Amino acid sequence: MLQIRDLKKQFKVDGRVVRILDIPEWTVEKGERVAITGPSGSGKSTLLHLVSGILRADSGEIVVNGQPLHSLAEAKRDAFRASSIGYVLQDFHLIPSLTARQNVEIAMNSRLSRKERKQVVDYWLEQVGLSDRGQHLPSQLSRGQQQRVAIVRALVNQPPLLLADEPTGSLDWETADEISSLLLDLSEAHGHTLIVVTHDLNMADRFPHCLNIQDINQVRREASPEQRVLRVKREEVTI
Ligand SMILES: Nc1ncnc2c1ncn2[C@@H]1O[C@H](COP(=O)(O)OP(=O)(O)OP(=O)(O)O)[C@@H](O)[C@H]1O
Repeated sequence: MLQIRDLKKQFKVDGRVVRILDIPEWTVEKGERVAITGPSGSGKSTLLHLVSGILRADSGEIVVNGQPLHSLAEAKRDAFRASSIGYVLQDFHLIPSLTARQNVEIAMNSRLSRKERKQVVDYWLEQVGLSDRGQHLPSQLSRGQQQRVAIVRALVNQPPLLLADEPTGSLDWETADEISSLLLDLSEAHGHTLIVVTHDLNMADRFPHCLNIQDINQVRREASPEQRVLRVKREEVTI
């Protein structure tokens, strides 16, 4: 589903070049569910932006579902992302003036008839336990419910690849656990490949594959004290 080779990305900050990513090789198989952890600033979000084609690599190859992203012009990358990649973010990014249903419909494939669109949205709202919330505005929903709507919006076109960047980052522990279950269960049931970036170690521990970005990225950064504590805790859990 995803092949990365010799990927390099750097940014210019105050006239200074900062190397962020240097990944010789990384592969994610179709249907795999992977959690990526790692210190703050180690390039996790940047990696998701590159895989989704939001950002362009300085060099190297990224192939998503057989499509080499590096060879696509920007408009084609945008079209590919819309059809093939679902993206879930920490802060949901729902449109406040639209209902839950409308927030999903706006992301839908426009080739469907009105009736088909309704059926598809009904199906997905039911999948995430929000059948009775379709007419509610985001402000009338809890944060966990808003994230459920955002997950539906990401899945509604059935993209083969689902990316999530800190999807539980702004949720309390219990709601975060529910959202983790939902992402894992839905991706397994529908055969999506799922790549999640997270600091939530409870979430990461539930994934079949868990990877520290520093295991694949040759650019290494010193972890913050907070991250070192988290890593020690994680090692204790593993033992
Ligand atoms: N557009 C940009 N211009 C300049 N620097 C950037 C840009 N985007 C990201 N960076 C820098 O790249 C580094 C990696 O950022 P990134 O957001 O990928 O890290 P992260 O591992 O996701 O961090 P966190 O866990 O804190 O979210 C950071 O030092 C960040 O400041």
